[in-house]
Amino acid sequence: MKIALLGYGKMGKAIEEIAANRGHEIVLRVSEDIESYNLKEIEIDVAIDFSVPKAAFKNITTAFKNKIPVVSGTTGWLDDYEKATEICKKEDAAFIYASNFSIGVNVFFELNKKLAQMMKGLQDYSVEIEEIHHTQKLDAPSGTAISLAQQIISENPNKKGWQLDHADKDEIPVHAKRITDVHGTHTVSYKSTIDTIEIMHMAHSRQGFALGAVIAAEWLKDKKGVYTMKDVLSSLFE
Ligand SMILES: NC(=O)c1ccc[n+]([C@@H]2O[C@H](COP(=O)([O-])OP(=O)(O)OC[C@H]3O[C@@H](n4cnc5c(N)ncnc54)[C@H](O)[C@@H]3O)[C@@H](O)[C@H]2O)c1
Ligand SMILES: O=C(O)C1=N[C@H](C(=O)O)CCC1
Repeated sequence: MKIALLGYGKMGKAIEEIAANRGHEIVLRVSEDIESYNLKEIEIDVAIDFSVPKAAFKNITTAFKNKIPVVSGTTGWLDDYEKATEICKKEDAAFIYASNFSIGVNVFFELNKKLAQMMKGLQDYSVEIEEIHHTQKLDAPSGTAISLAQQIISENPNKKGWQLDHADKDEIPVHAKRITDVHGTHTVSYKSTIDTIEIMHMAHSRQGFALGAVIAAEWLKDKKGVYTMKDVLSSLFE
């Protein structure tokens, strides 16, 4: 598979290594605006976007206009997600966005939904989310923490939204900490005066995110339409 890397930072480099080990070829490494490249002159099977919030929408939709399927893991640009999916469908292209491509985190997402279902009637417990990442991270809270909050909100009618740190009773407080060299730790806690229930996922490296993104690219390559990581992993969760 011929891969274009939209963003060639920490994740772009981790993906390059895993893609090479799985027999794929990196044909383009983009570190600036995509308009500097003539995509029509390069044979590309799939683009993998791990860049910066301000670049993601333009780079992804330019790839769609060139009929290139896109796997995107960039966080912090999701106000434009619906617009991106409309352009994908209009251009008959293919797209998967995930706030977290790690298979472990996608299992954790399923646990989070199940726990939220079980806890929604237990009014003595208050729920909160904590995420910890490295100090170079541009966005807060993490895309993964936002996904966790949205999953709880869709299971629990008493929760209407989330807020960084200070939340009203009908919102979920999300705490974002930045500590050198932390790859990504997410904890969902339910606390009462009697006890605390916690689920936690800790990434030990970027390898899980990169492997998940390459697996998603292999799955998406010959498809059309808009998908999620749950579609990619559906056989795992049956
Ligand atoms: N979904 C996931 O599983 C997952 C996992 C890890 C990181 N992320 C997200 O991926 C993104 C990248 O993370 P990172 O750790 O590699 O960051 P990074 O800062 O190491 O790399 C970002 C790269 O984007 C490049 N860039 C800047 N402007 C650009 C433009 N206009 N077009 C293309 N590239 C441009 C920069 O040169 C840099 O190399 C972040 O948003 C992060 O939150 C997601
Ligand atoms: O290193 C990052 O930046 C990460 N970002 C994603 C997020 O915002 O959830 C996934 C974890 C690593």
